Amino acid sequence: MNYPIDEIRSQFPVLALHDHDAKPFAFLDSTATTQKPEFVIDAMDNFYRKHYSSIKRGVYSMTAQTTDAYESARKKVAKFINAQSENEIVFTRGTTASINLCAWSYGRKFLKDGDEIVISALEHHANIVSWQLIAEERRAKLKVIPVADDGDLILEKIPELIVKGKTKIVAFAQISNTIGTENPVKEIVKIVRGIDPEIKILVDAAQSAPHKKIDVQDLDCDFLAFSGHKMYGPTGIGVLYGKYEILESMPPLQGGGEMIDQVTFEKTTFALPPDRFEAGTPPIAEVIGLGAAVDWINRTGIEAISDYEQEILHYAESKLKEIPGLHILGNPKHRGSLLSFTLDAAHPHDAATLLDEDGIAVRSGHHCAQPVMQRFGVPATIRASFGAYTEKWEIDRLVEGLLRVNRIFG
Ligand SMILES: Cc1ncc(COP(=O)(O)O)c(CNc2co[nH]c2=O)c1O
Repeated sequence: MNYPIDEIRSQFPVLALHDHDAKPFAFLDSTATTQKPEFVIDAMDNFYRKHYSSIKRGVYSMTAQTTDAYESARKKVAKFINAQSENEIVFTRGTTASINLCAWSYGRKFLKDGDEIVISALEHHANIVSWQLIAEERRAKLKVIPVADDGDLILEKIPELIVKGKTKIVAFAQISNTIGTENPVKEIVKIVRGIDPEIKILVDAAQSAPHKKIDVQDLDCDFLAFSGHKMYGPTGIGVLYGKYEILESMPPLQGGGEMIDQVTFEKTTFALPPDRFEAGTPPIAEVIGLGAAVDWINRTGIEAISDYEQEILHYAESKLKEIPGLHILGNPKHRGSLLSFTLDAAHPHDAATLLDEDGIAVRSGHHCAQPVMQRFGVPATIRASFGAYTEKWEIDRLVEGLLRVNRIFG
């Protein structure tokens, strides 16, 4: 493939800053958060320096321009995931906030005593604890789709877990942030819809939105959540996509400015979605940054990024498997651009500490997915994850670093 990796990597200041260090910085933690290209940084800097104002308030031209920029970003995001309308795009603080918005707004209105919520065994805590909290309040039951030793969900178990008329919500990740398992979203949606078309389905796309083309109409999910900071955009901004008629049926979660139609002391009526769910002054610069991130991904090409990252993943897998005492977690049919593994010689935190001495940044720990660690019988893992800018020499540095860990601790 003729992916212009050098040109792409040069656009990321943090990486370019260290690429000529004595021990060049190998950034292998993109699953946690991605680095930012100049294009995104400049878009936010330009807004603060030349166009800064609030939105949707006042009639002066600068605020009108800022409102246009804000709503233009919403349109870009809608197009990016092929939503039917930009009104199906709610800006939140990130994936966690998006899932909680869905759980507390939709859940509080529609869940009743004895109802059931189904999640998967591969979930991030954001897609577990939010549902536990609403289930506790609404006296609903939480059920879990099990995962096989290879890291793929056991789809045959889904029909056993779903009860027509009782199961109200099914929520699962498109790509796991620990094993990297890519779940067959369309297949799972078809199974669920085939049992009860009334069930609402939320897809956690935190690890898929940055790495693969998403078409929410094709997936036929009712909600989809992702974070700007994982897709080359800023922190503090995320998205909850929801089918409009479902968003329209949901009550606001927070009260304040912007989310209202008419306010009297006796009664308040609310704005239509998405404004209904965006109370107060929003993270304007972050929304503009997210719009720039979408532009950057579109210009770079999401398919090209996805193909390149798979090439890096397979290179990493082949190299890591040669390391004595290294065990990669799972072997799913399809995996996102990350690998979790353990070393016989050292605890993940000790290994990551030594790797850091060599200028290699990996994540160690439970990755906010403690049930996955328990299921696979490990206290923690080392996780190496890749982005549009990752180069093979970074994998080579990781292998050298892990061999050093083996020499020291082995
Ligand atoms: C699958 C998944 N869902 C939800 C979240 C929460 O996203 P946030 O609200 O933007 O924090 C994450 C973040 N995952 C990770 C954050 O740091 N390391 C990770 O693996 C995730 O990977």
